[in-house]
Amino acid sequence: MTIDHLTKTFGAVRAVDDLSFRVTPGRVTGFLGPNGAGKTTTLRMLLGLVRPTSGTATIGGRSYGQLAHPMRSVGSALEASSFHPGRTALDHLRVYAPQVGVSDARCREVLDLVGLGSVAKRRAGGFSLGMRQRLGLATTLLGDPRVLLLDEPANGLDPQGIAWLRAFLRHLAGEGRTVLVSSHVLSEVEQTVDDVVIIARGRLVHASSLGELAALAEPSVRVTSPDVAGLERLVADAGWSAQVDASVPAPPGTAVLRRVPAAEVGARAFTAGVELHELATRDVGLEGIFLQLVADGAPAAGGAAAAESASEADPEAGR
Ligand SMILES: Nc1ncnc2c1ncn2[C@@H]1O[C@H](COP(=O)(O)OP(=O)(O)OP(=O)(O)O)[C@@H](O)[C@H]1O
Repeated sequence: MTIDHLTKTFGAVRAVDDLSFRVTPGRVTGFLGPNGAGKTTTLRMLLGLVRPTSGTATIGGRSYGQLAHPMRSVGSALEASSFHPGRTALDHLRVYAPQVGVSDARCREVLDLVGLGSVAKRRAGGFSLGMRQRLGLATTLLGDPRVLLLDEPANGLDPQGIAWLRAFLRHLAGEGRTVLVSSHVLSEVEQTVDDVVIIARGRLVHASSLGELAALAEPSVRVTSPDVAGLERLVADAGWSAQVDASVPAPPGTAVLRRVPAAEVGARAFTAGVELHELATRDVGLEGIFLQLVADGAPAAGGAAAAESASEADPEAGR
């Protein structure tokens, strides 16, 4: 799935602004950003429900409208699904089955898959939120799609429901499917996703594996010194890994050091006679990094290469 320089304006509002990223098959990708960041608009463009102002959103190289069997290629659950309260779970799926082109047996099969087999004949009106989420997921799976687009599927689930969803999405990705899950809270999906795409104000701010994002969140020590050459020598002599953290503006004479305690930095600077003006430990955690990225709205740095190398599967292959 490829989003390429995608832009959508609604009047004066730039809902999606020159957005580019790729989503890899066989992995769960978290599509993250605060409310109003442009996630739903992007998903709607992928599904051909909103026409881009410019740029493209394609699945296996084709726009949704160009897919021969869109409902069998892409399963989507965009809004919190609404159900006719008087309709049973099975009847709810039977409404969609003809559009997707699947049999009654498939309706029962997907109910079993999501763990609703035993309540197939019960009215959806009496379902808990978690059961309704499962029914929504069953609907997206009717056509056995290779690509799944799920908007906030964990919304309102209890911890048990989240654990089930996590295992289920991992299972679907394990079958080689492309799974894109949007959320405005990283913590809700951090144990589910392999990759993250973070947007803010319609723009990409970060795309990488979750591991790479977690590395950014490792505790670090920030040092500033008026003696730029002295600081550089100190870092080189100690063999510390110094990285300039793209999420923090770093004036000359600043080093962000990882995997070294502040006390050691202070002691060595003292011994070497390098004057320090700041020596601060930063331990914001994963959610902290996420909040910082979306607050700064910094242009995307990390992960572009990973996104580039992503291979793309044809969602209609083998049909
Ligand atoms: N049809 C529309 N007409 C006008 N503005 C719109 C329309 N759809 C979305 N917007 C605006 O575009 C921006 C992005 O909205 P979008 O729903 O895509 O964000 P989101 O990241 O999905 O947010 P949320 O998590 O709240 O659903 C918002 O400012 C929103 O008000």
